[in-house]
Amino acid sequence: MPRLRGSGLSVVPSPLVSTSGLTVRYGETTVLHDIDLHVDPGEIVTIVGPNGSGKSTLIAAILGGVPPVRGRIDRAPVLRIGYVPQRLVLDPTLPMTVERFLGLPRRVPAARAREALERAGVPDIGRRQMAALSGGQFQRALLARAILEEPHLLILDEATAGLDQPGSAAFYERIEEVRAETGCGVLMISHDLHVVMSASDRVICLNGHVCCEGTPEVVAAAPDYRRLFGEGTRGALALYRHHHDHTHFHDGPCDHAHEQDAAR
Ligand SMILES: Nc1ncnc2c1ncn2[C@@H]1O[C@H](COP(=O)(O)OP(=O)(O)OP(=O)(O)O)[C@@H](O)[C@H]1O
Repeated sequence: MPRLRGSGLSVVPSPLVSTSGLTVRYGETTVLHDIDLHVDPGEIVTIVGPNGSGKSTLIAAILGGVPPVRGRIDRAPVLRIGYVPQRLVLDPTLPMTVERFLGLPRRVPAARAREALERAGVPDIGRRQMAALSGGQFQRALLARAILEEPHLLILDEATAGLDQPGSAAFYERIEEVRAETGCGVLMISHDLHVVMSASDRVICLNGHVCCEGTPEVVAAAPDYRRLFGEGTRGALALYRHHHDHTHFHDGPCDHAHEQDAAR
C-alpha cells in the first residue's frame, strides 16, 4: 500500500473532510448543533461524548447517510474512506472464511487480502471461519476489510466495543501503526477513554455541540470534559502514557462514567 503523504502516488488535499455549521435534526429534535471539525491527512482525531451525544449521527452525516438541515460537509476530491462499524452481525450458520469475507462485495487478489490482514495485525486468520473468530479477531477482520481499499480516511465507530482493555489498547496501537505505514487520516468514536485519549492527536468532546477540542491533555483538563466524564480520566491518561512508554499494559483506576459506558 503506498504512503499517501509525500509519495506522489496518491496525494489528497488537506483537509480530508471538514464540516462547518453542521446541524442535524431527527424530526423536531436537533441532535447536532453547528459542528465545525476537520481531519487532516495523517492525523488521528477521536470523538468522545456521553451516550446520545450525537457521535454516531456525526459519523453517519460525514458518510453521507444523514442529511444536514444546515451547514456543510466537504470531502476532498477522490477521497477514499474505509469504514469500520461498531459491529456487524453475520449469520453464524453461514460458512464464510475471512478470505471470502474480504472478497465481498467484489473479489480481491489473495496477495492483497493477505497484506490487509498483515496490516490489521492478524496475518494467520485468512482460512478461519468468520463465525469462529474471537471478538478482537473479528474487529481486526473488519479493519482489514476497511484498509483493503487503501483509504485516505479511516472512520471507526466504536470499533473496540466488547473488547477488554488490553484488547482495545492493542487495537488502537494497530490503528496508529496503520496510520504510520499508510499516512491515512483517522476519525474515530470511542468510549475507551483510558486508552484512546493518548492514541489521538486531537480529541473532540461532543455533547450535541462541540464542548471542547484539542490535544488529549488539553481536553482531559477542560472543565466541560471533566463535568461530563469526571476527574478519573487524567489518571487514565497518565496510565496510558505509561503503557505506551513501556510497551506493556497494566490495569488501573477507572472513572465511573467510563465503566457505565463500557458496561452498556
Ligand atoms: N434514526 C434516528 N431517529 C430518531 N432519533 C435518532 C435516530 N438515531 C439517533 N437518534 C437520537 O439522536 C440522538 C443521538 O444519537 P447518536 O446515536 O448519534 O448518539 P451517540 O453519541 O452515538 O450515542 P451512543 O454513545 O449511545 O452510541 C439520541 O437521542 C438518539 O436517540
